[in-house]
Amino acid sequence: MNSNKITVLGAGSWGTALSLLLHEKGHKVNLWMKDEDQFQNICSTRENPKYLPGIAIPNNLKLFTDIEEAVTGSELIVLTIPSQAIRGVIQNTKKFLSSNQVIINAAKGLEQNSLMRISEVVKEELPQNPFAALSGPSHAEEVCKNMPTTLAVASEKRDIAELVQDVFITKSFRVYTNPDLIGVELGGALKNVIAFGAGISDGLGFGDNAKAALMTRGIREIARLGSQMGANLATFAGLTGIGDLIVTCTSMHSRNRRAGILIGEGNTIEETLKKIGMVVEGVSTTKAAYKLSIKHGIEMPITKEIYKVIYEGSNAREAVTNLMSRDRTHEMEEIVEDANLNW
Ligand SMILES: NC(=O)C1=CN([C@@H]2O[C@H](COP(=O)(O)OP(=O)(O)OC[C@H]3O[C@@H](n4cnc5c(N)ncnc54)[C@H](O)[C@@H]3O)[C@@H](O)[C@H]2O)C=CC1
Ligand SMILES: O=C(CO)COP(=O)(O)O
Repeated sequence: MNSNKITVLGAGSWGTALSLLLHEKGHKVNLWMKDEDQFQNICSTRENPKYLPGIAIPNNLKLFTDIEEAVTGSELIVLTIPSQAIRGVIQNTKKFLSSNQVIINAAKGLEQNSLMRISEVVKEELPQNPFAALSGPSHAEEVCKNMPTTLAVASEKRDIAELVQDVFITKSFRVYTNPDLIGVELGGALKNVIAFGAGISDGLGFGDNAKAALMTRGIREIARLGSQMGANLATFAGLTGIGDLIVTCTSMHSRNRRAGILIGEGNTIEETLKKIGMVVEGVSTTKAAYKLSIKHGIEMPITKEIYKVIYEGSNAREAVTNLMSRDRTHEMEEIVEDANLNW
């Protein structure tokens, strides 16, 4: 196996889990974090107690707060910081980067103000660098214990997707390639909105029927918007679409689902985010998705209700009533209509 020099930017739960995976695979890994206190804490305990407690971080996995030192000489740079922070971190880092370093985004969101996918943000800041997106049903808490996990890596360039596949794949971390960058990015970002809704449903005390409805109707609105934005519909039936939607809507590891549960139980959005204490991408993505649905003229009823709950203070129980009392419609006609979308 080739050993690569890799820098992971962001030492939250995902950055830590991916660093451990790459380190165990024999790569030389630099893990960068912006927070000096977190750095001191990890250096002294060789654990990341806030984000991934109980998991040992080996001494030869190198930790950095100096971003120039962290990225210099690495062949691949992995982004595991929250989506809204990515542009700023790249802007501060780009003077230290060279154009042959491969940028791999593992964050799942959209830039809230520009409505851009992360590949578009990276392309604007680093137009020369090869880019890939790594996504799929993969909670850090399981990946760091080597539990079986499957993902997809998407790139406009097949050789880059295959390089990233080679770099990450292990016996417990199976990586597929997919050429549909738009679909992979949108599936990963938009599933967080529906998972937030699934959490609300749980928090309100509803059951498995409601969850199944949210997942099924949710993937349809994700796929419709995605297709309108240039994705291949088939991607939404794969790991980064329905696969990630299932894990995020059903797992207690999911920060988005747990945040939704707190909202359903009556907490405000501020109380909820404070209690979770980690990034809840679905909050900013709900706003971006709602704006995109208007921009592209796509009806996204679940997203719209979640937007109203988060941003307009609507009552969560009323949101459910609104969804259940929509005009009657015909499932088969919708399926036929979808089949004529962008395959
Ligand atoms: N946790 C997971 O299981 C998975 C997370 N992801 C995605 O990875 C991304 C990161 O998620 P988590 O690791 O869960 O988040 P987290 O909340 O655990 O950690 C985020 C990290 O980013 C750092 N950070 C925040 N703002 C920053 C800034 N402005 N500059 C530099 N660093 C900053 C924080 O200090 C923290 O170390 C998200 O987009 C998430 O959707 C994707 C797959 C799995
Ligand atoms: O994307 C994830 C799992 O695939 C993580 O989801 P959460 O951010 O909701 O924890």
